[in-house]
Amino acid sequence: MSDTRLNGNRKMSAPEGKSPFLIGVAGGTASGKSTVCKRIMEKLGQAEIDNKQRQVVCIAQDSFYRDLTPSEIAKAAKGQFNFDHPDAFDETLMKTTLNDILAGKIVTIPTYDYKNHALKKNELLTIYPADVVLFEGILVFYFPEVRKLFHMKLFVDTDSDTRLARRVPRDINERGRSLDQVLNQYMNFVKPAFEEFCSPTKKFADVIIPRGADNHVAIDLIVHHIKDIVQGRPRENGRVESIERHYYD
Ligand SMILES: Nc1ncnc2c1ncn2[C@@H]1O[C@H](COP(=O)(O)OP(=O)(O)O)[C@@H](O)[C@H]1O
Ligand SMILES: Nc1ccn([C@@H]2O[C@H](COP(=O)(O)O)[C@@H](O)[C@H]2O)c(=O)n1
Repeated sequence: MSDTRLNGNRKMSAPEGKSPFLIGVAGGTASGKSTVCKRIMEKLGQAEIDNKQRQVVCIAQDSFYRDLTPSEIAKAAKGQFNFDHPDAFDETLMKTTLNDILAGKIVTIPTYDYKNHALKKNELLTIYPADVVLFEGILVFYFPEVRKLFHMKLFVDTDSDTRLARRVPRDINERGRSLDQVLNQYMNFVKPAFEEFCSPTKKFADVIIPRGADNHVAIDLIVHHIKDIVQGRPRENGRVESIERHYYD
């Protein structure tokens, strides 16, 4: 018997070639993008599911920071490199990877090491074909060629005082920074780049989520919409693809 819920016990991963519903999640630093994605995954019953079996997966734009030159590494160590500027990212790799994901290919992406300002190229995350892929980051709507790939665009809109108040303890406790480093980086790079590059991309969003993960009503509405869309998506061959096809009791 099939299971019409998104949280059924999946016994097969999605077939290769299957194109996922791609959702972009943008917003300023520490606005709650990852937390919103986590809530969406939990509400879709995906939090406890093994990576290979997941129907909904989340990728961070931080995995697409470009390699730094030796002089940039020295700057980064002194808090003088601008990680909030679009040039800090590898746009081509981002585009190729998302296109591969949309083509239903299995892709591998590195995770990011904030303490060393570098990708962990020996710690690769394998992304298997899924029904829904969330791509979150400060500048996911900045690059037009990336932006046009999304089926749905969400912007997490949390006020800047709250974001700074969250970023300070997070960067000190999880990203190996001192208070001075966090505040200097914020004033010199993070805040100006947010105003110049991130905030203007809010206009591209289909849904703006004020207060981030605290906004249960918005998250519930988005989750319902995702379920509706994924369960009734027409496929290339004209069939209606139902998520339940991939599930067994
Ligand atoms: N609604 C919330 N209430 C309290 N703390 C939150 C909330 N949302 C996120 N946080 C905390 O703020 C920090 C940044 O959240 P995160 O989701 O990682 O933001 P982003 O992905 O936008 O950088 C984390 O330490 C997280 O636990
Ligand atoms: N080596 C790095 C790389 C990035 N950052 C900061 O991370 C922020 C983006 O991540 P969020 O989870 O906050 O969205 C961005 O504002 C960069 O300043 C960093 O500090 N060091």
